Amino acid sequence: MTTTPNQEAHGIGVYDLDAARRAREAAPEASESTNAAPAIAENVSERAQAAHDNTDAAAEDDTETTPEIVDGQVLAVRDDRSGTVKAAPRREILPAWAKDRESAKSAAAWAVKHYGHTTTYHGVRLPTYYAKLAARSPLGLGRVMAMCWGWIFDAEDKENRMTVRGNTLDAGAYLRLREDHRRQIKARVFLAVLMLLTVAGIAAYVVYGIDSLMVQLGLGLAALAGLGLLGRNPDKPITGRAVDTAKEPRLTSDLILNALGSLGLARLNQAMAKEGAKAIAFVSPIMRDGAGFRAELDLPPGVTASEVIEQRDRLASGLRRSLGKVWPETDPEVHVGRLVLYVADKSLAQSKPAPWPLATSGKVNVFEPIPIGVDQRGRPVVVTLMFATGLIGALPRMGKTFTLRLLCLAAALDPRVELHTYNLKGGSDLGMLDDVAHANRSGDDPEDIDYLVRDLREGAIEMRRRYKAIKTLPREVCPESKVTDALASEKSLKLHPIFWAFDETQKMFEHPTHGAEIAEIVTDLVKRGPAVGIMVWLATQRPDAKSIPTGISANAVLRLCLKVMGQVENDMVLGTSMYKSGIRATTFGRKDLGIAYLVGEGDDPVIVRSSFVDAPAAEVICARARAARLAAGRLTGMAAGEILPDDDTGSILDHLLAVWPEHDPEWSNGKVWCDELAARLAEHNGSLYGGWTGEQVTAAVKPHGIRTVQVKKVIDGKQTNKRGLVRRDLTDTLGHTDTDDPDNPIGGVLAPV
Ligand SMILES: Nc1ncnc2c1ncn2[C@@H]1O[C@H](COP(=O)(O)OP(=O)(O)OP(=O)(O)O)[C@@H](O)[C@H]1O
Repeated sequence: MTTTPNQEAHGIGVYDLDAARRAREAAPEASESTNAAPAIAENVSERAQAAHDNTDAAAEDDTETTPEIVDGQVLAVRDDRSGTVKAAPRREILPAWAKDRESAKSAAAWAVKHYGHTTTYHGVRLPTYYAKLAARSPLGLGRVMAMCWGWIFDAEDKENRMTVRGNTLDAGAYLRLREDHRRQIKARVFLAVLMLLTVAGIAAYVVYGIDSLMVQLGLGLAALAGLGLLGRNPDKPITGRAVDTAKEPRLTSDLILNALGSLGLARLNQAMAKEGAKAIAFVSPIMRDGAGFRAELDLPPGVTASEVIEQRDRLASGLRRSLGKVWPETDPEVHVGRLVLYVADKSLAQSKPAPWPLATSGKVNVFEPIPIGVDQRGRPVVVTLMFATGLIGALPRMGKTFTLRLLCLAAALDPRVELHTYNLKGGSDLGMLDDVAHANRSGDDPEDIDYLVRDLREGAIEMRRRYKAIKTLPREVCPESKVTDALASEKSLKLHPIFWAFDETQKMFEHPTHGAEIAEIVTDLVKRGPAVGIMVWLATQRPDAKSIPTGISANAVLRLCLKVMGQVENDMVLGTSMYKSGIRATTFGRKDLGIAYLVGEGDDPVIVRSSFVDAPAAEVICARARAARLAAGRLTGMAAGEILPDDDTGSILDHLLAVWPEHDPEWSNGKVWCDELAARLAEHNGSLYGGWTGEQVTAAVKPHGIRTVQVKKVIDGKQTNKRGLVRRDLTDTLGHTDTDDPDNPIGGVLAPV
């Protein structure tokens, strides 16, 4: 098969090499155009080079329209010149710092700092520099005099004159040459004397004509400095270096190429050995971006950016910089061989954490992106809490709890959000949330787990209630069957967002008694909760299937991974194949506190250094959030004093006795229907038992060994039978004796619930 002219014109087609060879043998003098394609087909390496050449260069090169064909097979379809240009990614019109406030601020700060430092450095050394110049002024004067001498006697032309004198036999010509030279010297001597007299006149004027000693001194010093400059020795510079560039060489393309060459990547090294610097194409010049420099380059075919990312430490060594300053990234939108290399002025861990924009003022809307920190270039990084479940994973002491707390604080600043926060590690890291949380608990003691289970059960009921409530809403109010910003703000609908946060989740999911139930409820909340405004965030040290059941991790949209040790943990938190794609939280150092990969917010993973908000600052934020909640009438649960979780260690039996007086006027035989008890519990403690049914009461008392009995009651003259409980069973189980004490008419042991 041969290419048609049309195909060739478009660089598309299948070329029959055998036919071409036959034709070439038959007509060796055939036109070049006939042989062009086979020649290219035989030179694979040339084509490979062309394939990764700079896009612009390719666009400018007309010969690039040659078809890419090898032995009758289409290897690639290359469009013509205009197609290449069309497909080429367009460079940003404005540099990053001109479009982003944070980048501009950081670039301006760098410029002010750099040039300020340089100016000050040289400023304080001015006297030394001057002394050095003054010392060199005699040499400068000597050089001026030698220059004048050479000019007067035309020393430069001496060699030519000698050559002419030696070669000419014409005495007349020689005499003319001598005469010209003599006349030239005479004229120059005259001019030199004139110049000397002018200089002497100026000097006399300065000494005798100017009154001010300061001006005289200034002019004298300037003349001395001028002579000193002329007497400089290039090997001994007068000024020193304000910036120690010996330690950190300038980021040049050569430096990057050398660093890449030192990674030990076989394919890359082969390509570089064969093609030299051309093996790697810089797609744009190295440019200033935020607080560092950015380079974008195409690696040789077959080499991926992930391979370079994997060798980040070696790359940093090659660039002569600390690990925290070197941030290679992929640009999967272009191709996997595109490497975006960001080299920061300061390592991320060393640079001051960016203050949290919401630390002192501002409200949050959880339906909108919320700032949580900055990336390595100093640009803000945001997360949108609504409709998402999030995972945080890391080695111990890398900043999980701080990051989770930051998200809790953000949620707290939206007064509509009902917070349920559990720090199963124990301690007071989340203690300040008592002020705002509907439920906040620390620890993993039996009563803590018990409390968590009850809260989760209630959460599950609330989720079901929400789905029912949404079903009843008219289409125009709730078109997508999900909670909207407007619906969440409508108090009467009770569809406000609910934010669940769990730290050290392994403690709850691995609990011997309640682990399965907790996992089941949390999985349900994660899967069905987002649409009805339920958000769940989980943090763990051990991101394996036991710490975070796969049903949960598979449905987590947002993932934050601080330093982890290996690929398994990395992919467990960030998602399958992330490690392979070069998104590796394993490359963070032990000093990279609060630095994480964030996946799920935008199209691409980003590195974020979360804002540092310590406990006192968090307390101030909680106080602000509490005030906003009070003003909006949104303080509920524990924060509103409705339940005292840390004091209330009572079980369902205690709570039943609390709502069941010994001498119940309506239920005189000491037996009450479970339906009735459920209604009393809900009325007394809506946050724990709201929406409970008789069956749930039955199920809740069962683990305590209490069974229901048939209870008769006459209502409107009609006898009705239902399942109920016997009060005596509860008191016996709890080991309480009932009392007739009139001050304790309900005879319960715990009041109020
Ligand atoms: N964004 C941050 N910037 C700077 N330092 C931070 C940041 N976040 C956390 N840290 C520091 O890291 C330390 C550990 O943080 P944190 O308690 O959140 O870690 P953790 O991973 O939850 O630890 P553990 O595994 O013990 O629960 C804190 O004492 C804090 O000083």
